[in-house]
Formats: sequence, structure tokens, C-alpha cells
Amino acid sequence: MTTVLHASPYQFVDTPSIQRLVLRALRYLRSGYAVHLRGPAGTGKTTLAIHLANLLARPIVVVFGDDEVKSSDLVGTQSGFTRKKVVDNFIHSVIKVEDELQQAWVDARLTLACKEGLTLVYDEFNRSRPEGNNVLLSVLEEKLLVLPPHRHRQEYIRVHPEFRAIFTSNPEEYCGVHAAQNALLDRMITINVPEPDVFTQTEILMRKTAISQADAATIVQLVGAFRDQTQAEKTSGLRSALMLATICCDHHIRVAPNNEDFQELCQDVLLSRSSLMMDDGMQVLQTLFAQLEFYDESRYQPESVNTLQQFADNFTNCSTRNVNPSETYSVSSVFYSLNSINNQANEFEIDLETLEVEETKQVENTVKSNELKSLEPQIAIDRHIINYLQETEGARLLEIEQDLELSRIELIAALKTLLREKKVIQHDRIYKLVEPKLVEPSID
Ligand SMILES: Nc1ncnc2c1ncn2[C@@H]1O[C@H](COP(=O)(O)OP(=O)(O)OP(=O)(O)O)[C@@H](O)[C@H]1O
Repeated sequence: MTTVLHASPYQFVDTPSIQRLVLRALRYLRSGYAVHLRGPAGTGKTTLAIHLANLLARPIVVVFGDDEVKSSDLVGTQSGFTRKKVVDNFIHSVIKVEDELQQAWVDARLTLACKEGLTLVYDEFNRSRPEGNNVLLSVLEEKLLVLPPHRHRQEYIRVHPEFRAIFTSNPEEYCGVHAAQNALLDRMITINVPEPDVFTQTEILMRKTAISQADAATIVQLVGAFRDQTQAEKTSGLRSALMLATICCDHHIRVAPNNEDFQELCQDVLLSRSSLMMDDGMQVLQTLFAQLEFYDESRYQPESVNTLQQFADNFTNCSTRNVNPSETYSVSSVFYSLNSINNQANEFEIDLETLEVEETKQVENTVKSNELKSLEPQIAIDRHIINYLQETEGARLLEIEQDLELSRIELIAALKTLLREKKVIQHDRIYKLVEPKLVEPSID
């Protein structure tokens, strides 16, 4: 029996960087091509594959790559027998007995998907031996599924036009992974799935556990810093971060450097994942505990989450309106501020370039330059945007930004206000005036 799945999008985290991946993959799938998501373990390939399949709105069949997978596991096999016995006694003195034994054929997942137009997710397909996957060659190119010869059954099945295939794989240097056939790779479009960015990882932790934003960010940064220093490139830090977050939440372990429980948990989860000797890994971890400024305990009390969020909001406002030069921005808090901006970008459905801050200096420069720049009063910017939208009858964020020569941050802040005041609406990424003739910019 083949089980068909229906995915639940409930826990999927969709940040701008993931949206971009999704958009690319969907384009290829909609044009009929198979998509191959390739990347280190734990970067979210399987989750993304299921999400994509879900967006295609067809039932899903999932196959997991394995050294033992044979062609018959994909297409089907003869399973058991059916027996037919006819006893003919029409003429009472004659008995004719016909006994027929037939092998019964059972479709496997690929056959079912090809016949019914389902979406096939083949997870870690290169863990199967290359010859086991040969049957896919004609499916992807000629759109024909070839079945083993049989007297009572078609040998070729024309692939349903709605059939789609999504593959995932780990790099070849991974243990238990075979080199995929070039012919198969040539029939699909390969997207490299990188380690999710810090913002995405933080969001995933918050969605999948009950952890606070500040603690999630702390864990993600700690894991990231540990991986950087131990050069653990083969796996993503996401799974370790998820483990830390889940256990901290389940057992009320405070995410703080001087908390012994937290320290031991980090050792247990992280040390075995590093290629360093135990003692060296331990030393790296201890240095990180001591060094990382975001471990300031007072900031990570539960009530400080709001403060941090407020700070992020303030930073966004400061950077567009009046900057308070006396504020000191630490790396971690600015990280949050930038994430907050990113968050807004998400709300506005725009493509923000990834905002990365490596050093406090860089951020201080931004703050200082904003501080020095005499900012146009907000009201003038709002009016400017309203006049522009009146003339153009609607425009995209990039167009407004370029035509009015506003910075992205200024523009987002202004649009946010106009949307909140219901003067502007946004549909399909186009910003329009709610009532083009009536709206007047506020003058208070
Ligand atoms: N966008 C996302 N939304 C929610 N959870 C996610 C997302 N991406 C990844 N995850 C979570 O991260 C973990 C790792 O993801 P996943 O198993 O998809 O990675 P993978 O790249 O397929 O790993 P592997 O190569 O080891 O199979 C899972 O617990 C998954 O639920």
C-alpha cells in the first residue's frame, strides 16, 4: 500500500531568504522541471522540499534514499499470486477444470505519482545506488515510465502532466552518499541550499519551541560562533540550536553563561559535533561563554525581551528620524535592530538585501551618519510619497525608492506609517493610495 501525504504548512518559517529560494524553485517546478535541493545536513532541504510540494497543491509521495533501494522499490513489483479456478460441469458426464495462477502487480510510489500526477519528494536520493535510480531518467526527460515486461499489463506509462519531482541530497563527501549520475543531474535544476541566515534560524527556533526571541538569538549566535571557530562546515548549526532551545524550554534552563546547566547542555550538544579534541572544543566554548557580550545576564531575563524589541523599534525609528547619539549600540542589540528592519521588510513583502553587521563599528558609522545627516522631516517624506503615488497611481517599493531618492529605511518607516493610517494599501507589492483624490498628508 502506498501512503499519500498532505503536508501541513503550519510550522514552516518563511523569511525573505527562504522566500527567495521558494520563488526560484517554484518557477522551475511550474515549468515542468525537477528541482534538486543540495546542501549540508540540517540546512532545511527536506522541510523546504515538503513546503514546495505543498505549494504545488497536489498530494505528495515521499521516497527516502537508501543503499538498498532498487528500481522495483520505485516502480513496483510482482507481489503474491491470484488464482482463478473454473469448474465446468455443464454436461453432467464431463467435468472441465481450468486452474489459472497469475502474479499480482503492485504499483510503488513513483508509478503511482506518474499515473495520478502527484508530487514526488525523493529525499536524499543519492543515498540510493545510482542504478536504482535509472528508471527516473526516462520519467524526467521523455515523460515515460518504463515498467518490467508483463503479459497483462502496459509496459509504458505516459507521465501525468501534473507530475513533479523534488529531490534533496547531501554533498558527495558525506558518509553513505553515492555520486549521482551526471545524466540524472542533467535532467534537474540544482539549487544549493545554504545554512539558513541568523534571522531565519532565530525565527525557526521561536516557531518550533516556546523560546523567547532574545534566548533564541543567543543560542543561534553561540552555535554559529562555535561552528566558525571549530570549522564544522559539514552540518548546519540549525539542528544543534533547535536541540538547545527545546531542552532549555522543556526543562526551564536559563540561557545564561554562568548557568551550569546551560553550560553542560552546550557541551553535550556541541562538542561531539566539532572535529576538535574534547579539551580544545571545551576551551573554545569557555572562551565564547566569557567573550560574547550578549551573555549579559541582566539583558536576558524574560522581561528584557520587550526591552530588546523596543530597542529594535527605536533603532528603526532613530535611524529614520531623530538619532540619540548618547545611546550605545552593542553588536547583539543592533543585530536585533537589523532583524527588526528585516522583519518589516518581510511585512512589506519586499526584497531587502541581506543586512549584515560584522562589527559594532560598522553600525556606529551608520548611526553616526544618520545622526549627522539632517533628516527631512517625516511629514515632508509622507507628503512626497503621497504626491508620487497620486501621480503614478501606484508603484513598487523599488520604484518609489529610486524616483524619490529615499533611503530604504526612510521609505519603509514612512510606508509603515501610511499603511497604519490607512492612507496607503499594498497589493501584489504595489503601493497605492486608498482614495487617490481624497487623501491628504497629515500635518500634525
Ligand atoms: N523553514 C523552516 N521552517 C521550520 N522549520 C525548519 C525550516 N527549515 C528547517 N527547519 C527545521 O530544521 C531541522 C532540519 O531541517 P531538515 O531536516 O529539513 O534539514 P535537511 O537539510 O533536510 O537535513 P538532512 O540533510 O540531514 O536531511 C528540522 O527540525 C526542521 O523542522
